[in-house]
Amino acid sequence: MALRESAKLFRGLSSFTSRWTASSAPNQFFAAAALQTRSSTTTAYDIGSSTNIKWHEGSVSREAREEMLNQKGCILWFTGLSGSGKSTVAYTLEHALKAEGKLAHVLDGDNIRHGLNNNLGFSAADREENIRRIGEVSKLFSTCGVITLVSFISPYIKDRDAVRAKVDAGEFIEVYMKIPVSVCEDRDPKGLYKAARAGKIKGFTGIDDPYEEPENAELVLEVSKEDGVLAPPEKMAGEILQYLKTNGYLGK
Ligand SMILES: Nc1ncnc2c1ncn2[C@@H]1O[C@H](COP(=O)(O)OS(=O)(=O)O)[C@@H](OP(=O)(O)O)[C@H]1O
Ligand SMILES: Nc1ncnc2c1ncn2[C@@H]1O[C@H](COP(=O)(O)OP(=O)(O)O)[C@@H](O)[C@H]1O
Repeated sequence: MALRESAKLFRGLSSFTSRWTASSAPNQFFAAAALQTRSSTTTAYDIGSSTNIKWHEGSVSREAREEMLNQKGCILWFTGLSGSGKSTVAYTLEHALKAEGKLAHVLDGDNIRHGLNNNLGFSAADREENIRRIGEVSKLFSTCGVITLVSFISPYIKDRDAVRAKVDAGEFIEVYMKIPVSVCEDRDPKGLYKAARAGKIKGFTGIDDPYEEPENAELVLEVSKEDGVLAPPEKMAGEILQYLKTNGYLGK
């Protein structure tokens, strides 16, 4: 344990400063929405009850994997309202990274909720568990050296910060898609805002469920303050790519 902690500290100091398928999803969604509870004080998940377990340190280091890939593993955590462009920008960035010969992978909320997290709804407790699990998964990817693009609404500051706290300094890069709810609602690619306004979906983020804005995001993508224009996804992805280059994530 001590070795792990000091290795982690050393790394922290020395390293670097949906898709919603129209055919099946609606029924699943309405069933999940009907079942969800609105309580944030209880959780159905028995977290941390494993006993008699011991951490086993591997002997191939993370640094060796990163050297092999010529990149730093990291987590680009896209957060924002439904329809804010998280997935579009994440997938566009994945292509841009591939073109640079870099290994990236997108973990998308809608997709993960089809499998690993298909037992979770949208109560505060379920959203917390959703983010906890994907935080652990993204940490595994990042430890493998992969540039991990995570696209989840992740509406609560404490849940996002809990993921940040689990990884090394500089490993978690929060990307806030700061797009007003009015714009997201105009886009409404899945018709979910319309359904929420009609009262067919309860607890929809931005309508009758909270979204807590990041306070210290590394990157904020928003409408230009100069001309009021929203950049296309390619330009937003380019801005993130530049951040990764400037901050030494993409190797030599
Ligand atoms: N009640 C409610 N509120 C918000 N979003 C809802 C809801 N019900 C279903 N959806 C669809 O689920 C996608 C969000 O899943 P996430 O796992 O990213 O949500 S969260 O991080 O747990 O809040 C979200 O996908 P995106 O539009 O890609 O964000 C919606 O399509
Ligand atoms: N920068 C942008 N400018 C204009 N439209 C965008 C932009 N980014 C995404 N979109 C559009 O907005 C809609 C929602 O994008 P999506 O990536 O699915 O959002 P999210 O993953 O946050 O729900 C899509 O129709 C997409 O084409």
